[in-house]
Amino acid sequence: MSMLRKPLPSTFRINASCQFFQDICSQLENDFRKSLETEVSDEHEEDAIRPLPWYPGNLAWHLNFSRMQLRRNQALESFHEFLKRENEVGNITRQEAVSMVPPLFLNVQPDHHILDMCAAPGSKTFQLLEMIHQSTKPALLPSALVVANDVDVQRCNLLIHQTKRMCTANLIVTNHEAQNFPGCNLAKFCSETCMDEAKLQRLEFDRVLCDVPCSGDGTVRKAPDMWRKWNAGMGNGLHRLQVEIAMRGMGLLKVGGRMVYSTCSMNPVENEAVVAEILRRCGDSVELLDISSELPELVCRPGLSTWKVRDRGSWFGVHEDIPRYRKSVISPSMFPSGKGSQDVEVNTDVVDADMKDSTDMGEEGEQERNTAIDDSNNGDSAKTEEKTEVDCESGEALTRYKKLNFTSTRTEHSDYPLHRCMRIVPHDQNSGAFFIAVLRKHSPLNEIQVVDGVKSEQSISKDKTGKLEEDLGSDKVSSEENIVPQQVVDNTNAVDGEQNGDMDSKSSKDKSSEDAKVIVKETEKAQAGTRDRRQQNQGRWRGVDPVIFFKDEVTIKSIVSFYGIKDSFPLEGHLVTRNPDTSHVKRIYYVSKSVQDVLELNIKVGERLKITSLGLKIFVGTVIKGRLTVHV
Ligand SMILES: C[S@@+](CC[C@H](N)C(=O)[O-])C[C@H]1O[C@@H](n2cnc3c(N)ncnc32)[C@H](O)[C@@H]1O
Repeated sequence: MSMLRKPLPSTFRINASCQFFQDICSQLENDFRKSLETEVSDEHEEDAIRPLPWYPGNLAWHLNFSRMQLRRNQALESFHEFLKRENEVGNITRQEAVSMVPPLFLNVQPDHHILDMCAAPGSKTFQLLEMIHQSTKPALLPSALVVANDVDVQRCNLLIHQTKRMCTANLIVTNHEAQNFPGCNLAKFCSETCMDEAKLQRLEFDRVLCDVPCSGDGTVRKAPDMWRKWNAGMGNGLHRLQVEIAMRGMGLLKVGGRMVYSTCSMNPVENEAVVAEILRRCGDSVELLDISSELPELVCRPGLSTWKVRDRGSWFGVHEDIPRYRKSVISPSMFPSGKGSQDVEVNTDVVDADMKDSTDMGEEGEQERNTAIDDSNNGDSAKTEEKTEVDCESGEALTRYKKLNFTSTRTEHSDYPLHRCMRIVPHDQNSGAFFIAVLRKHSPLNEIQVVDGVKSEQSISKDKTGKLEEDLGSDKVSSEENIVPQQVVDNTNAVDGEQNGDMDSKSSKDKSSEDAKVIVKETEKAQAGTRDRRQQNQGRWRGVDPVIFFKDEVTIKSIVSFYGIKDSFPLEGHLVTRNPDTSHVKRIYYVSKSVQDVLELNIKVGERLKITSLGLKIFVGTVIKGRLTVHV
C-alpha cells in the first residue's frame, strides 16, 4: 500500500529507428547520467536516471523522480527541455514503464501485419511502429503494416497526432468497434476474376494487440483519483466486451500468429477470467503461452487460478450463489470454472448491466416485503434476503434475492494454466500495474467457436443497429441497395476473418450469401467504372473522406523528374488522396506496399474499413492557373 501512495517515477523510451538514435543514447549516457547524478541526490543513492534492465537494448529509461519534480526542479530544467524536445519530434516517447511491456511479447518482425485493436492514445502503436522500422535499412520501407483502431473518434485524433511523429507510410488508422472489426475476405465478396487480380485475398494479421478498455486500477499511482472512483462493478460491466474484443482478435489472427491480451487492471474478472473464456471457446485451436523466460529481468507474478467475484457488496466464489436476478449481469465466465448453475434467469429486463457496485437496492414506488432466509445450507455465514416486490402495473409478485455482505466460502479453481499469465505489481519494481497474457493460434477456429462468437456479437449488434445506420447514413441516401445488405454483413460476418461463414442457422447463411451477391454486384460495377459518382465521391462512411489512389500520370511524371526520384522509390500505386476530385487535391500521402495492398482489398470488398488516417503526407497540391502543381 505504501508503494501505491508514492508518485510514479517517469520513464521514456528511445526510438531506435530514428536518425539521431546514437546521439541521443550518447547524450543520455555521457552527459545527463553524470550531470544529474550530482544535481539530484537520493537518500538511497539510486541513479538519477538509468536504463530499465528488462527492456532490450537499453532503450527504455527510468527517472528517479516524478513528472512533478521534473517540472519543478530547476536542476532538472535542461533535462526536462531535452525530453520535451525529443518527444515532440518522435526521437523519444514518454510512456509508463509497464505499458511498454505488452508489445515486447508480440515478437514483432519487419514483415508482420499487426492489428492494434484498441489503440488510442497510441503509445503502444508508436512502439510497434518503432519495432517494424528498427531493423530496416535507412531509406528502405519495411514490408510490415500496422492497423491501429479505436472506437472513439476523438481518441483516434490523439492516436493520429501521436503516430505522426513517426513519419511512417506503413500505418492505417481505423475507427471501428474492435469486437465488430470488419472482415475483408475476397472469397466472400468477389467474383473469380476479381480474386485473381487481387494481391491480398483477405485481411488477417500475424500479430494482434488487444489492450482492452478496463477499470484501470493499475494506474492509481499516476491517477490518484482512481482510489475514489474505482469499484468492482466497473470490471464486471466490462468483462463481456473484453471477451468479445479478444475473440474478434483471435478470429483475425493468422494461424501460427500471436495475440497479446492486456489490461492496466489487477481485477481477475477482467484478466484471468477473460483469458480462461477465450481458451474455453477456442479449445485446442489456441494456447496460452509460457512467456516467463522471454524477458528474464522483468519481475512479475504468475496469473491467478482462483478468485471470487464481487457484486453489490458481496463476494461470490461460484456462479451458483449469484442471486437469480443478477445472473444476467454476473456471467459464469467471470468465475474460474466458467460453469453456471441450471437456474432459469428471471426478470432480466428489470436489471441492467450497470457499472455500479451499490448495495442499495431499494426502488421507489414498489411495495416490498423482506424475509430473512438462513443461507447456511451452502456453508455461508451471511444472511440472504428474499424480497418480494409487486409490479405496480401487472400486480404480479416478482421475487428477487438480495444478499448483503455475503461472502461465499465455496471457491473454484480454473483447469487452464492461468499461471502462465503475467501480473506486474507496483511494489516489485517501483512501477504501475499491468496484466499480460500471450496466446498463440494453432489452427482455424472451428464452426462452433465461430458461431459462439457470432451469437454474442449479434446480441451486441442488436443494440448497436442504430449506430451502424448512422455510420452508413450517407450511403442510405445514395443507394438503398448498398446500405441495407452491408449493414447485415457487418453483423453476421463479424467473424469472417476466420471462417468462410457457415453459420448454424440456415437463414443467416442464406442471408450472408445474398449479401455477398450484392457486394459482388457492387464490386463489379465499381470495376466497370459505372459506380454511382456521388457514392464514389462520398465514400461509404459519413464524415470520413474516401481514400482515392492518385493516378494522375502527368503530375506524377513531373514530380519524378523535378525531384529526381529514382525507380527504386516507385510512386505509382503508392500515392493516395482523400479528395475524389484529383484535379484539386490538397494533400497527397505516400503509402507502403503493404498499405497499398490493403487499400486495394478494401475497395474490392466494398470499403468495409473506415479509415480515418493513413500513410505519410508527402506532397501538397495547389492549383495555379487552372493546373495542379505539386510540391513537397
Ligand atoms: C487501455 S486504452 C488503450 C491504450 C492504448 N493501447 C495505448 O497504449 O495508448 C483502451 C482504448 O480502448 C478504446 N475502446 C473502448 N471500447 C472500445 C471498443 N469497443 N472497440 C475499440 N476500442 C475501444 C478506448 O477508446 C481507449 O482508447
